[in-house]
Amino acid sequence: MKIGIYGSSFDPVTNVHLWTASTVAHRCKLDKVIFLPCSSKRKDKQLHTTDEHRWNMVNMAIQNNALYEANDYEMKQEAWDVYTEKTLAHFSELYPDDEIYFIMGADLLEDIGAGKWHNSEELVRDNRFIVMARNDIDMLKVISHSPLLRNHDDGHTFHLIDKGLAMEISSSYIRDEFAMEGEPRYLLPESCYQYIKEHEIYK
Ligand SMILES: Nc1ncnc2c1ncn2[C@@H]1O[C@H](COP(=O)(O)OP(=O)(O)OP(=O)(O)O)[C@@H](O)[C@H]1O
Ligand SMILES: O=C(O)c1ccc[n+]([C@@H]2O[C@H](COP(=O)([O-])O)[C@@H](O)[C@H]2O)c1
Repeated sequence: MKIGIYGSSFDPVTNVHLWTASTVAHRCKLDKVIFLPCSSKRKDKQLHTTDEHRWNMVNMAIQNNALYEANDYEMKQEAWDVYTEKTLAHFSELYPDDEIYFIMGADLLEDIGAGKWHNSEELVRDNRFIVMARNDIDMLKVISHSPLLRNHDDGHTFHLIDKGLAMEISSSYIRDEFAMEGEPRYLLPESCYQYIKEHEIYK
């Protein structure tokens, strides 16, 4: 089985998360996409709503797609030192006979290449990544300019995907629209839009 793990704060989940996941699943013939909301205990990112709300929204968003599932492994970690290398080691143990890919945008490839992630050497050495084009970033250049990425570019480690359409809806844009009493209705699933209104999130 081929499994993609899509890690994000999902603060909130957007239609672009859903669309990119389905594009990747279709092109890479994935059997499953696991939506993995990150821990609110992360030190490098300030989240804007509770774990419970993010978790509920992700579950509502993925309801009608049989390939999609949500996993609360990172959210449930007690310690604040949750990082992707450890998470992927956990999933590799959980699915020893399957191929696991971490799905991410090209902005994150730049960060990994710059050695900004925990245990980045082990992360790149032991895992495979599906990288989606974003913000006109030249992914081949990012790889060739980073010793870490270049030395693991063996034809299996990085699967680069050009989405074919630069759709740049971001969670922060949606939060800002809610905060400014704008109308981001069709940028995220209707159920999530109504949930945010009802619970007065991102005000
Ligand atoms: N439009 C997009 N194109 C390609 N990748 C994307 C896009 N939106 C999000 N991603 C990827 O999804 C993952 C989760 O990103 P995240 O949800 O934090 O993005 P975001 O929408 O930019 O959030 P925020 O606006 O809160 O920073 C990352 O790997 C990111 O690169
Ligand atoms: O492992 C790390 O050091 C690390 C550093 C930054 C981001 N990540 C992961 O990358 C994913 C997307 O992060 P973000 O900041 O774009 O929401 C999410 O799953 C994070 O846990 C992981």
